[in-house]
Amino acid sequence: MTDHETVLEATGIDHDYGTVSVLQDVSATVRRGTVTTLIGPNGSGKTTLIRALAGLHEPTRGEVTYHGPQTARRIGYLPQHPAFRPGFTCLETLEFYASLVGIDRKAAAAYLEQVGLADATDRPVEALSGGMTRLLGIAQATIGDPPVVVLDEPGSGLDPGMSAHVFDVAADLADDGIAVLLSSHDLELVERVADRVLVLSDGRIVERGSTATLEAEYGADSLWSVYESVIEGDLDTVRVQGEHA
Ligand SMILES: Nc1ncnc2c1ncn2[C@@H]1O[C@H](COP(=O)(O)OP(=O)(O)OP(=O)(O)O)[C@@H](O)[C@H]1O
Repeated sequence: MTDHETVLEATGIDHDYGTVSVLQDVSATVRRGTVTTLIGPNGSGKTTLIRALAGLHEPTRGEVTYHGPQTARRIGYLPQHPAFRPGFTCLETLEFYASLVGIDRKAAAAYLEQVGLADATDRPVEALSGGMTRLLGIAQATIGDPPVVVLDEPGSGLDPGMSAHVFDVAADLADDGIAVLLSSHDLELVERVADRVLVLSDGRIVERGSTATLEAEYGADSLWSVYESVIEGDLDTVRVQGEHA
């Protein structure tokens, strides 16, 4: 593969939940060696798009295509609310995932270290804090070195230092050639690591490009400023798609 080759691609996807249309005609690529970030207001469809790209649900229309190498594990995924089966330690949990993806169980400890959980190796998963559970989720998403890693709000619930750390981990994964897609509301951290930014609003990608390109285009000095310009209307109201319930 050449650098920055497309590994995962959504083409013209729509997603409906019943009669509610949540994504409309979304096309996007996730590229090797690149951090692609998805930003947008609450309810704009980020998780729905991420789950479609990760192969967890079929889009209603359109296609998601994987172009990467044939590996035991193609896509690692961190859900927005990671949860693990109680009764096992962090290490046992990761060893289980290692065996699922066909790698040596002994490799599991290194993935815990990578996310800063080396001291929690023997802690039962039910005794982890919310942030630690998310970190274990990130370790789980990266085990087996899948060519694509998809992280739904990896910094959510983490303290500022750990949040910055997991974004740096995402950047390191991209430096190692992995195609990383992450969603986040933390625009400062997005600005720090993003090679490409996709802005989703009301189920459509309304802007895309590198931070530098977007800032130049909007005459803005920060991604937040770009965001304010791109997202029209009230920034303090959740726009609920479909019928109001
Ligand atoms: N299972 C579901 N059934 C019906 N509607 C759903 C379902 N999941 C999500 N939705 C709706 O789809 C829309 C998009 O939700 P989604 O979770 O994809 O947004 P998001 O951008 O990830 O939001 P947030 O930033 O708040 O996490 C919302 O209006 C939400 O209420």
